[in-house]
Amino acid sequence: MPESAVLGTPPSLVDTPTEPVLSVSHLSVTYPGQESGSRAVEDVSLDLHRGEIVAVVGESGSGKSTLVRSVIRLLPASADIRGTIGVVGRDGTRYDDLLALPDRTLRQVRGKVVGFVPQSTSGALNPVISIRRQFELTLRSERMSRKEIRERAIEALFDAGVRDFDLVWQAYPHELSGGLAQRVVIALAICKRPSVLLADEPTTALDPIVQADVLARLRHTVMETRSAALLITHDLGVAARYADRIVVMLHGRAVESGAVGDVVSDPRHPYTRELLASGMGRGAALLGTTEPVAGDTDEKGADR
Ligand SMILES: Nc1ncnc2c1ncn2[C@@H]1O[C@H](COP(=O)(O)OP(=O)(O)OP(=O)(O)O)[C@@H](O)[C@H]1O
Ligand code: NI
Repeated sequence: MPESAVLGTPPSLVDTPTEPVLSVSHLSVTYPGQESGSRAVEDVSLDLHRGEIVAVVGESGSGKSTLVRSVIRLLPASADIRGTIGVVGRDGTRYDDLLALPDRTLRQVRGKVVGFVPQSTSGALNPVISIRRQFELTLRSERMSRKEIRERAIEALFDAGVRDFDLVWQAYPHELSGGLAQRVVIALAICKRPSVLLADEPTTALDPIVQADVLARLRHTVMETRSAALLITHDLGVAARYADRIVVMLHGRAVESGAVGDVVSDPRHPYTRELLASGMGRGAALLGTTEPVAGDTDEKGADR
């Protein structure tokens, strides 16, 4: 790979170079007490294009969550954020500097332009509100009728792999299994049809079969709707299987990035090699020579 293909440059194989839907440029985040050299995120740049999934991989504490939470400014007020983050909505509306947006505009961007699946699902669903009500609240700003909201929810839940709509619609979060609750969280994140989906370890708590189904569906949805996703994971195998490109983070820095096949078959950074050699990378190494599985998303999923 040429030097220029390190970060932020679209892979040369992309047919038409399109404007990125998410563009993170020289992002640095410092929490109180952190010093230069030990920042949570240190000068990270990355681009995300329509129809692709970029995985951000790295060990615990490497800054993955801080990176994605910066995009929608869900960080503690004490965090110092530097850099530029731009997004483009489905209707072409550009927000060139999310970090400078007034709160009111930012609220419109959240959900509508950028969907977010948080790392901890336990806090993602309000326990005292039915699933139906969570969708109504999420879609409140869309000027939709109850019937339209229901139809949109059916669609989003279907995309997230929920087959038995009636089972979840009137339910409360505690009545759902972990897998089903996570599918609801994803459905809520995509129901406003955002152009960018940020998924922070969306399947870590799920058993492997449900995890595979949820991620395959996520990939299918991104491809079909021509949206784009930043998939945070500590699992290089997951990244290799479901993403198009990989960004490897270490101590807040993006130390390597490239197409899945390149990173896995020819890792440049010693840390990436370490990841590949470790248990969690073994699956990735096996997958490295194959294309990401875009097609295997049609299997019928059970509502787990
Ligand atoms: N609210 C906070 N206040 C202070 N420091 C924080 C805060 N959140 C994260 N950090 C620190 O910032 C660094 C990056 O944390 P972050 O949660 O972004 O990593 P991560 O890669 O998402 O880790 P994990 O895989 O465990 O979720 C860590 O050193 C962490 O301790
Ligand atoms: Ni995290």
